[in-house]
Amino acid sequence: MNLSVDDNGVLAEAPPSGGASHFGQDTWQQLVDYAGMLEREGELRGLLGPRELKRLWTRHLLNSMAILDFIPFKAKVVDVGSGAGFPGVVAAIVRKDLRLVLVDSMERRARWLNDVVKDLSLPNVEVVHARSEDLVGKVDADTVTARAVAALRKLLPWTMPLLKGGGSLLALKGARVDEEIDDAIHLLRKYRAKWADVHVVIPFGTTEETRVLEVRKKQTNRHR
Ligand SMILES: C[S@@+](CC[C@H](N)C(=O)[O-])C[C@H]1O[C@@H](n2cnc3c(N)ncnc32)[C@H](O)[C@@H]1O
Repeated sequence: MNLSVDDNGVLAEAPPSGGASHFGQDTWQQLVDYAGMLEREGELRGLLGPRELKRLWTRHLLNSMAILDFIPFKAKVVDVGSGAGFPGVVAAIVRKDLRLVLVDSMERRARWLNDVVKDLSLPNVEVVHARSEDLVGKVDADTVTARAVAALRKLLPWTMPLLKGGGSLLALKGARVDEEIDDAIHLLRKYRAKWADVHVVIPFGTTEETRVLEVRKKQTNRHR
C-alpha cells in the first residue's frame, strides 16, 4: 500500500499512478480533489474512520468504479444510501453522461453530499435527503446503485420500485453475495426480477476482485 501524509498531517493512501492518462487530466483532478475533501473532513464529519482513510483509494474510490461499465449511456441513476458518496459521487465524476440522484436518509450525510456537489461543481447531480422507501412513485430510474447499505433481502424492497421496467439494480457486494441471493429468492420474484447475475471485476488501480450484483427488472407490459 502506498501511504502519504498530506499538508494537514493526515495519513492517507496515495492515488494510484496512471490515473490521469486513463481517465483524463480533468476527471482525475476531480477525483483527487474529492479524495482531499474526504481526507480533510471525512473523519470529522463522521463519514469514514481513520482506518478507512488508509485505504481510501483502493477500498472506496476505485472500488466504486466497479459498477461503471454496467450503467447504460446517459442513464438516470439513483444511488441509494450514498453516505460519503460511494459509488454515486465517483460515478458522477467519471461518467459525465449520467444524471445522478444521491439519496441518503441521514441529514448530515445529505449536507456533506451537497457540499461535495458544490465544491467539485458537479452539474449532473441532485442530492435528496430521504429514505429510499419514501421515493417510490416519485422516481423512475434506469439504474439504481447501492454499496454497503443492506443485505439483498432488505435492499430489493427499497430499490426495485424505483426502477423502470428493463432497468437494473447494481449493488457492490462481498464474497457472500450468492448466499444473499439464495436468501432473497422469493423477493426477486415478488419485485419482478427478470434475472440476477454477479459480475466479478478488478477495478482500475487495484488487484482485488469486487462483485457487482446486477438484478434486471422485467419490462413493463404494454397494453395496446
Ligand atoms: C454503511 S453506509 C454506506 C455508505 C456508502 N454507500 C458507502 O459505500 O460508503 C449506509 C448509508 O445508507 C444510508 N441509509 C440506510 N438506510 C437507508 C434508506 N432506507 N434510504 C436511504 N439511505 C439509507 C445511511 O444513512 C448511510 O449513509
